Amino acid sequence: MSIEVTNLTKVYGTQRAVDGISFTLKKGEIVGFLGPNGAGKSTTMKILTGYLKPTEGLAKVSDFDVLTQPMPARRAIGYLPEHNPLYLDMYVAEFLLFSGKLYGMGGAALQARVDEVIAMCGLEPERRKKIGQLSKGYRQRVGLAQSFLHNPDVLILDEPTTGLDPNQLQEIREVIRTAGKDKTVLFSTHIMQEVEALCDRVIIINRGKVVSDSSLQELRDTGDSLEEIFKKLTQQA
Ligand SMILES: Nc1ncnc2c1ncn2[C@@H]1O[C@H](COP(=O)(O)OP(=O)(O)OP(=O)(O)O)[C@@H](O)[C@H]1O
Repeated sequence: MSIEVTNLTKVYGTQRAVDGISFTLKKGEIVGFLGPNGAGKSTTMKILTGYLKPTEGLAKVSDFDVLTQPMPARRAIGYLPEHNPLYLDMYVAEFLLFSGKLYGMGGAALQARVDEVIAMCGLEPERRKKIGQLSKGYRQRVGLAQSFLHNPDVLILDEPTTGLDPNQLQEIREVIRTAGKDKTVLFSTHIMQEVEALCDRVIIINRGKVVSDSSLQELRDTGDSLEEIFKKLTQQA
């Protein structure tokens, strides 16, 4: 399995932000991770990427346990955090070279890979600018380029298109589709059209629990729109 989450729980003080969730992603799947604000999506993603320790349960990426085998697990993952910390004073290409070195890449292979991800992400016109000079959409592209620079098997993208204009949104979706061709992708979003456009499957969580895990086709077969299904499953009592 590319991603395996078993009975995962994260407790903050008295709050069970993630409450015993389980799901798996097979190699090559693109899965949308939906839930209202505060449902536990970012917390789950941070556990999968090794930034947070779970209170209970198991998280595996490419069959590596994120707790007991953190190094190979991290190498298998490309992660775009919700609030992506970029070095604003660095130039785009410089930043990507720097990021690649952190993954142990170097030399001509790294330079070639940086050129490749710059082209994939439509960053060519901006490559000589400082990140601080870029628009939000282009910064997001830099974050995406960084996430798959080391050619990981699994991409974990936390709200990759939030705050983008409709054109940027379309283009970033295209980047995710291209980058995700030979990868497993778990991404969170609040945009239902995005799920329709990109996903094979949708996992919906509410108050830390999985309330739906179905293929897009199964959801379509209910006759309800994704928005209606989401509302029904997540409306607070
Ligand atoms: N460091 C923390 N300390 C205490 N509570 C936290 C912490 N981080 C998250 N939480 C709480 O855990 C719950 C889940 O948060 P999380 O960020 O995982 O939700 P989310 O589904 O990603 O939400 P959003 O869609 O708003 O990004 C929220 O109630 C949040 O306030």
